[in-house]
Amino acid sequence: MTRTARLMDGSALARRIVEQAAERAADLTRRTGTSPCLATVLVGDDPASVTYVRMKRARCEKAGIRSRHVALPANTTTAELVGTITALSNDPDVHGILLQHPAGPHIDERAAFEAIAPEKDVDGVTCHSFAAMSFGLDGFASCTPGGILRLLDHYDVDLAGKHAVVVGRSAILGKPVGMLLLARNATVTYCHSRTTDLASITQDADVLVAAVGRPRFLRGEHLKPGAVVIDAGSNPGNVGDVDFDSACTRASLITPVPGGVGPMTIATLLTQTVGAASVQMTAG
Ligand SMILES: Nc1nc2c(c(=O)[nH]1)N[C@@H](CN(C=O)c1ccc(C(=O)N[C@@H](CCC(=O)O)C(=O)O)cc1)CN2
Repeated sequence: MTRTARLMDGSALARRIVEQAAERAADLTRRTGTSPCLATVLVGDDPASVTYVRMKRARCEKAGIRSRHVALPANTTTAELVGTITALSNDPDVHGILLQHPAGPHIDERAAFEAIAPEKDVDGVTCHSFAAMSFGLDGFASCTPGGILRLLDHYDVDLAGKHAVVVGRSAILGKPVGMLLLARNATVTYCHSRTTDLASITQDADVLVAAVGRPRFLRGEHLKPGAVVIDAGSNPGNVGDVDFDSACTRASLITPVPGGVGPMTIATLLTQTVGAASVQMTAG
């Protein structure tokens, strides 16, 4: 089988976006004497989550953004977590808050996310941010969906009138990416674990977003020839939700894993942190 797909290089685009965030952070620091600060909150020691938080903090440091890390034990209660996040929401030295997902099966994650003040929700996980994004109002996009749209724009993918199929319906990825695609006048179909005859739907997708959290779940035979394929999966071993080799024989454009959507998630987080800091530090 011949490979026809062109790669969407998220790493390269993310590097440029992070450079721009770094320039804005430096300018803000010069003007105010204080650098932007992101608080990262991690519950437990899930290895993937530890890695992602470490990556986020390392990129912040490179970009001149301070990070304040709060590591909580795995047996932290929802009330304790809400208390920690509320304190960060009320701390004027913190401009953005990130609660790493998943916070643990015993945690009411929605309650924890909602403790993030809307102006500090740089990860775009609160109901406020979701509603603002869905209505096209000012607010922070959920980071992975925001990064995906930026990648599609960079590669000049025209979404108007296209059939976009989102496989997955999670609160921080599937649902919000569908709303962003809809805002660009795509016709959006959500598929999930109860969808019957998945292939008949994905085979009609001009743009396919894979956000199922199952390694190599979508294969070449699921695709319409010429489809744009966004693999938002990040399964153990750096494996996406799309079977890359078979998908490449049908797709026109495709994001690799690693090097596609993941770096764009972090770049969006940094951009939004600097944006939040700018508003908070220069207000009044
Ligand atoms: N509060 C949040 N939690 C989670 C989010 C999120 O956006 N907010 N997303 C995912 C995981 N995630 C960020 O947290 C994430 C996953 C993967 C990458 C990434 O850059 N991956 C690299 C490869 C990793 C490596 O080099 O080891 C890549 O794809 O190139 C970034 C962020 C779940 N939780």
